[in-house]
Amino acid sequence: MAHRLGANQYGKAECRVVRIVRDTPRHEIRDLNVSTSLRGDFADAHITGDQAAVLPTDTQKNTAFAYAKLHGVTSAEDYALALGSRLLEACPAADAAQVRVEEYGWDRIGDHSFVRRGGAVRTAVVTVGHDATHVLSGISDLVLLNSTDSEFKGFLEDEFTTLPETDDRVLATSLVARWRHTDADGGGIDWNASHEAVTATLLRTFAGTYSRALQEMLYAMGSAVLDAQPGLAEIRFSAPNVHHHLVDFSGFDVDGLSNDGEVFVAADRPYGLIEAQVTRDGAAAADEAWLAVPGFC
Ligand SMILES: O=c1[nH]c(=O)c2[nH]c(=O)[nH]c2[nH]1
Repeated sequence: MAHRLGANQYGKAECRVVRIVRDTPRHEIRDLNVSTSLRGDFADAHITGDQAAVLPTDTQKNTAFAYAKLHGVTSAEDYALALGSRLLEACPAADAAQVRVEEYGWDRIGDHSFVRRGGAVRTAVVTVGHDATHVLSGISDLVLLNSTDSEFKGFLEDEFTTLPETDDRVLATSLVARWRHTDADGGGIDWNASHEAVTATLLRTFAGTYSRALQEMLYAMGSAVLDAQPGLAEIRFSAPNVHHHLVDFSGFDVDGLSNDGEVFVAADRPYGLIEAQVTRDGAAAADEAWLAVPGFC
């Protein structure tokens, strides 16, 4: 005996839609996690296997990215209303289209540079020994994004290389950094002021540096911190390269729809993982300060 099909809906979950508005040198960013669902009469898709009524989840995803450009993102609500209306119209079997949006906030640190709101965590690792005391200050989950002034080209190629060269891409990372104080047991260090100053230098350097790779950016940030803070011996970074792939609109049958560095998909994995240490010339090493501190090369 046939069983009864109950409630059902389908769609694409968690499209990471990043919209950059770059009509002027002062870019804007909207960063969304968009999920869509269609509900209606999709009995055949389940029971007889006939997919004629089904607007594929892949098309729903494409529409979510295309609408970030075609309609724009002035607010999560306004964008979701436009996308929902379009999906409902495009799928006659649907009674309703639901669009769920999570928006990540970004604070501006430059014309085309942003730091994600609210996420960063301050860290400290102190090792007190009989002969020496070490202090590593740090920050993790510092999510940074440059919407231009980043390139990656001229790299080694072999038979497995498919990555195109680019001289304008989004550079984004969720930075983990730790820095070691030279005279940790000498007293007189204003730890809060020091942490604020290092963080400010990291942000200012990220926003002000044209980078040819995340590697070059890390070295620039580390050098700037050591230049500004004579009391630091070294700084170490672990920086995932949060890839932002330009969405290819060329296959869509929509007149005049182009993507000139405006709509990206933020990929969570796999990610490049770039790690580097920058050490002051002549500073004594202190391996014991880093013992059992995970996450660094
Ligand atoms: O800044 C980068 N460094 C790399 O080593 C690398 N490798 C890659 O594929 N993309 C990038 N980007």
